[in-house]
Amino acid sequence: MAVYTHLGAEALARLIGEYALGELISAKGIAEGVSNSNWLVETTKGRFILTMYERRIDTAQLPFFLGLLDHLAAKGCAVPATIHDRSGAAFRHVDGKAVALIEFLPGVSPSVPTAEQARSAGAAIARVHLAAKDFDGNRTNDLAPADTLAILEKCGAEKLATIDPELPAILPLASDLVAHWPQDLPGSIIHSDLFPDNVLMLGGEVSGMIDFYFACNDAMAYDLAVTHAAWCFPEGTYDAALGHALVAGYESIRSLEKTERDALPLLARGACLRFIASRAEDWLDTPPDAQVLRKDPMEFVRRWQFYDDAGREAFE
Ligand SMILES: Nc1ncnc2c1ncn2[C@@H]1O[C@H](COP(=O)(O)OP(=O)(O)OP(=O)(O)O)[C@@H](O)[C@H]1O
Ligand SMILES: N[C@@H](CCO)C(=O)O
Repeated sequence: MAVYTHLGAEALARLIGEYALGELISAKGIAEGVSNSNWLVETTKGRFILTMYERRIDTAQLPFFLGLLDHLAAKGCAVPATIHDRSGAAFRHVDGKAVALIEFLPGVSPSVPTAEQARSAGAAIARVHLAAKDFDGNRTNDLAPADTLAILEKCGAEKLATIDPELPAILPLASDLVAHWPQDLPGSIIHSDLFPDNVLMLGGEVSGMIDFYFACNDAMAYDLAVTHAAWCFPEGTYDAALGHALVAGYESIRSLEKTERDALPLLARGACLRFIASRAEDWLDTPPDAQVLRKDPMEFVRRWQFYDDAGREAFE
């Protein structure tokens, strides 16, 4: 259920007519994804992804997100470039909602990644970090630890306990993490949500990274920590071969500084906190009978505990 808006054949053909993409052949709604409506569009010039921005994304930030895709694609990163309309615009409006067309990239997202795939993902995100350094857009991370702590405090211990009685115990730990959060690690633009479902793979190699809608200026090592927390627990428990491959892949493109290595366990707990908070907030906002799958914040409470226990060993 990820096509929220019905777009009739005539409206679609009119929209495609605004681009130099030939004639519309077909358009199929894409079921995956929860934030936006997406269609796979085929025209006489090829295949494209049409996204209609439904919620969460402030359209004032679209020039940043779409400009970033163009910048990274031009530098050879595996990301879809934006298709601009005949007037040069990267996005348009249909019935008051912003829409954008991006390149269709081949590949499928792994549900249980292999070490080879993790290595390729590590290298791909390092390439993004290097390529984004001279991108001239800026966006503050609005899900940094202090923000995510504020989200959890707003939910309140009582409501958090309705999700799981153990969940409120994260509150004092989160306050402590915020107090010790490093401020001076080397930065760039980071993806900050590179879960396996945001990576397309052809065999063992990354063919595309998508969903840059949380991209922001922040520490590069934090992005590696996010990716580590998102990739390396395929069955809920830590898979050291994946972790090793991911970090080795990253360092095949960009070496980590000592301060970054030392910070990784803390950064990984910060990554867990971000997903605990957004999942808890979504959980409390989503009625149990809604058709949208609620993601369990406790998965990331357990990962937090793992990083706390394992320390640097998780990144060797
Ligand atoms: N450029 C692309 N090339 C090929 N397939 C794509 C591309 N962009 C998106 N897709 C497909 O569309 C699906 C939904 O896209 P996406 O994950 O961006 O949805 P969303 O609702 O915007 O995001 P989310 O649910 O992660 O918040 C993806 O799982 C992927 O299969
Ligand atoms: N990828 C995130 C959702 C987007 O923030 C999660 O799995 O919780």
